Amino acid sequence: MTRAAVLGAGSWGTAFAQVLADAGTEVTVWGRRPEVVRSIEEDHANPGYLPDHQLPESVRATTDVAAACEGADLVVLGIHSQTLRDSLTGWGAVLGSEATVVSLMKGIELGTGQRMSQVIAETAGIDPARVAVVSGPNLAREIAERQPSASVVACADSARADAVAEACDARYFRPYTSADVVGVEIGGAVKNVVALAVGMARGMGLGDNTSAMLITRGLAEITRLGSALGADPTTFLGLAGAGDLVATCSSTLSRNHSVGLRLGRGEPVEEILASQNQVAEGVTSCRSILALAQQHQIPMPIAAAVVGVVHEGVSVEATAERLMSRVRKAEQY
Ligand SMILES: NC(=O)C1=CN([C@@H]2O[C@H](COP(=O)(O)OP(=O)(O)OC[C@H]3O[C@@H](n4cnc5c(N)ncnc54)[C@H](O)[C@@H]3O)[C@@H](O)[C@H]2O)C=CC1
Ligand SMILES: O=C(CO)COP(=O)(O)O
Repeated sequence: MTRAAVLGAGSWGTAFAQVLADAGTEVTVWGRRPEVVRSIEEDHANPGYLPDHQLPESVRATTDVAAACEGADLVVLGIHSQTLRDSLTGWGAVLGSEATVVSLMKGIELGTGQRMSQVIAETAGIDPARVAVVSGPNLAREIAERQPSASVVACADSARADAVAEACDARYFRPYTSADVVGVEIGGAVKNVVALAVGMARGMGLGDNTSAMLITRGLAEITRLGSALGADPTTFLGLAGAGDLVATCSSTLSRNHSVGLRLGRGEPVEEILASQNQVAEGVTSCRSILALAQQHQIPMPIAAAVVGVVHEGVSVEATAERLMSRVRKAEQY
C-alpha cells in the first residue's frame, strides 16, 4: 500500500488527504496546531477549514513532521507559497532520499521568482525530477463533498507522475498526467491574479462580458509568460490552465475571487486581508509574477493592474479606465 504524508492541515491539504484515503492510500496529515490535529484524529473533522464535513476515519494526523514522513512514498506539501522555504528549512531532512515530493501550492516566491517545485528542489537539495505538482480546477470544499473533478499531476519523471496519479485516483477525483511542470505551475499561480481582477470587475457591478474579456485576455497573459519560461502552450488549454482559470474566476468559494470582489466594492485592502483566516495567494504572487514578466519582457497588463490596486493604492475605477484605453492592436496570445 502507498503511504503518503500531507504537510499542511488547511483546506486543500485536508481535502487532498481525503482524496488519497478514498483512493486507498495510507495517509497521515501533519498540522502545526495541536487542536486541529486532535480534531482530525478524534472527531475526523477539520471544522476551521472544512466546516460540517466528516473525514474518513483512516486519515490520521500528527504534529510531529518526522513521524508523518517516516516511510512515506509521497510527501505532499499543502502550505502557503511564501512560507514554503522557511518551513522546508525548519523541517530538515524529512523528505527522505526516495519519496516523491508533491506540491499542491499555487504561487510564485517573492524575491526569487521561483515556482514551488524550484523552491523545493533548491531548499531540500533534491533532484527536480523527484518533485511532482498537482494542479487543476480543485476548489477544496467541492472536492471534500466528493463532487466529480479532475486535476493534472505533472512530473519530469513519468513513472513518478503515474505513481502519484494512482495514489490519488478516487471515484470523484480524476488525475491526468503531464510532463509539463512549468506550464502546470504557471497556470495555477497566475490564474489567482486573474481571479482577483475578475472579482474586482464583479464588485464594481460589471457583468459577464467584462468577466469573459478578463478571463480570455488573462489566459493570453498566462500563455505568454508560461511559454517564455519553457512551458508547452497547449497545457494552458487544459485543466491546469483554462480549467482552473474558469473555476476560480467564477466561484464564490475562491479566496482570490472573493478578495477581488471586496476590492471592487471599495473596501480597503488592509481591512480585507485582516479579516481573512486563509491566504489568497494572488495577493502576494501578483508582484512576483509581474517581476518575472518584466524580467522576460512579457506584457501582462492585467497582472500589472492587479498589482496597482492591491499594492500601489490605484483605484479600481482608474485601473479599469487605464486597461480600456490601451492602444488598439491585433488579438494575440
Ligand atoms: N483551498 C483550495 O481550494 C485550494 C488551494 N490550493 C493551494 O494550496 C495551498 C494551500 O492552500 P490552502 O490549504 O487552501 O490554505 P489554508 O489557508 O486553508 O491552509 C494553509 C495551511 O498552512 C498552515 N500554515 C500557515 N502558515 C504556515 C507556516 N508559516 N508554516 C507552516 N504551515 C503554515 C496553516 O496552519 C494551514 O494548515 C495554496 O498554495 C493554495 O493556493 C490549491 C488548490 C485548491
Ligand atoms: O486553486 C483553487 C481552485 O483550483 C482555489 O482558489 P482560491 O485560492 O482562490 O480559493
